[in-house]
Amino acid sequence: MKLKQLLTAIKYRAEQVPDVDITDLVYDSRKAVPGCAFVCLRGANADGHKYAKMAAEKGAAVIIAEEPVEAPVPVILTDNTRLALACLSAEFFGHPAEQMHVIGITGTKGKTTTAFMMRSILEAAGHKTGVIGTIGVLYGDTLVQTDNTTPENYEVQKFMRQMVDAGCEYCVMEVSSIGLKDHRVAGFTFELGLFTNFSEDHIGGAEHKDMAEYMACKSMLFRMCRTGIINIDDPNYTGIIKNHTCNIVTYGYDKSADLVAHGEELVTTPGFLGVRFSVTGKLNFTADVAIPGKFNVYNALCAITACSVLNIPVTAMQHGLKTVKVKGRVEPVPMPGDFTLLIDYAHNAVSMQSILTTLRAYNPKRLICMFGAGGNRPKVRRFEMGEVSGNLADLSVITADNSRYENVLDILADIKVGLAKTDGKYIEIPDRREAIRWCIENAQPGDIIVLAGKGHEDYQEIEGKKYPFDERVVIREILDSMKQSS
Ligand SMILES: CC(=O)N[C@H]1[C@@H](OP(=O)(O)OP(=O)(O)OC[C@H]2O[C@@H](n3ccc(=O)[nH]c3=O)[C@H](O)[C@@H]2O)O[C@H](CO)[C@@H](O)[C@@H]1O[C@H](C)C(=O)N[C@@H](C)C(=O)N[C@H](CCC(=O)O)C(=O)O
Ligand SMILES: Nc1ncnc2c1ncn2[C@@H]1O[C@H](COP(=O)(O)OP(=O)(O)OP(=O)(O)O)[C@@H](O)[C@H]1O
Repeated sequence: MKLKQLLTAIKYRAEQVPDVDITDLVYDSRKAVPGCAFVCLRGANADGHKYAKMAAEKGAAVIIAEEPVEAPVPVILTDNTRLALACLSAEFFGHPAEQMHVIGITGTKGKTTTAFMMRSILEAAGHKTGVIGTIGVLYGDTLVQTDNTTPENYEVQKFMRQMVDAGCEYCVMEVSSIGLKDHRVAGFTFELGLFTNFSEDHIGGAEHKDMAEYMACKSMLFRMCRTGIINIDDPNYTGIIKNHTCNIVTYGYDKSADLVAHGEELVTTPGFLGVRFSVTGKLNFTADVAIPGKFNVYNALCAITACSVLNIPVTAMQHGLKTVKVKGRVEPVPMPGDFTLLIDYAHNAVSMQSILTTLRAYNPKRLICMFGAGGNRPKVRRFEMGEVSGNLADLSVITADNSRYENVLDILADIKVGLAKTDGKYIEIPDRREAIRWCIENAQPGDIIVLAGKGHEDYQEIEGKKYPFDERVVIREILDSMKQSS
């Protein structure tokens, strides 16, 4: 793309700059390539302005900065380089957000789950749908891991372009408050903005200075979308939609909502662990949701409300929710026996407490929790996980996780300190594959077994190396070997 064309995105009067071809946009000098435009960003650890010279030496054709920098190439000044990068990226990638429906989801909890519910419903209605979020970027068979829930705006635009080119009609994106604060989703308008809920999180360090700032950042989404889908049961919703510029459609148990949930019940049938509820208001039907936990009524109702605005048929909503799966989040794995096996990402005490409490409500014969803990991470996490599992599971099976540079047995010894504070029964099987085998071979009808810790990960990190370890594959191999030996 020609530089002058690119600069129209930031309304820069470009008479003075040579109209060279720009090969790429780069915001990390280490990744600068010949002919790129280098955008200087100020971050928590570094200031990109200091690296402008390095970028030019690596071939950058132009530098975009907030203050004059020394570099042997033209320097273009702008007030806010993060915002500029967002607008330039949209231009560079040909405004993909204008070529599909883009839906953003914000909230403290439920973003990933709601995003996958949306995808499941939209695909059930025959619409190819991409997702950008904590699990990575997913469209068709492509899954790209990302560092952030909401990636930098350059990546957001690049992935949206790839989705459009791959035939996606919809893109559902988790929008974190930090992403909003850092303008990672600036430069385009969301068709819908979804709000799940708001509670304390992400305060301190490089994140938000206080709850007021956290809320103010989340509320930005409702000035960046055409229609906001709002949970009015959340006491903070008025703060979230303060100064909104979008239409508002509401959901909740509150009878005044546009779509209202009623009478949820937990459902367990072989191969299905979920929740059922009725919807009234603008629509009237019953939904079965294939992810356990009453809070999933909220996530499902949020997705239903959004899909109702998109005119998606109720049958697709029902089918999508009945078959929804989120990789590594209470993900059921089909088993030959009459027990339930789930893979979950819970890898700290809070998430383990949440998943075990959720599953306990289904009255399993036994609740078995297999888990380990990461090496080279705070030991307190291990004590706490041991204590939570000891208190809430009928049996803990302790094993390896990503041991990194630590000895697995040392990690297990720390977990046992936590377990010892409880009466919880446990067994110790350091090899994770063998621990999974033990769980499957010893499962009894009615048991719920949760393999906690690895979730969507497909590796085990030992001594600085990542070894392939996808629990779905491991389970398949174990089942095959059990079949052969029987
Ligand atoms: C604190 C924070 O948000 N950091 C994010 C930020 O990095 P940064 O700008 O602070 O990076 P920096 O190291 O200070 O560098 C500043 C600039 O100098 C450049 N640089 C640096 C060194 C060099 O040699 N050359 C160079 O050009 C860097 O490329 C960067 O442009 O910009 C990066 C690119 O977008 C992000 O990956 C990175 O997220 C880090 C990994 C992170 O952990 N962020 C968390 C707080 C976060 O964003 N979380 C949210 C919420 C998750 C949730 O809901 O749970 C998320 O969306 O992920
Ligand atoms: N609507 C909800 N209300 C309360 N808790 C929820 C809700 N949805 C999910 N949770 C809990 O939060 C956990 C994380 O859910 P999910 O990954 O969907 O949220 P998220 O917003 O994407 O979180 P994160 O930013 O931490 O990835 C779930 O395992 C569940 O325990």
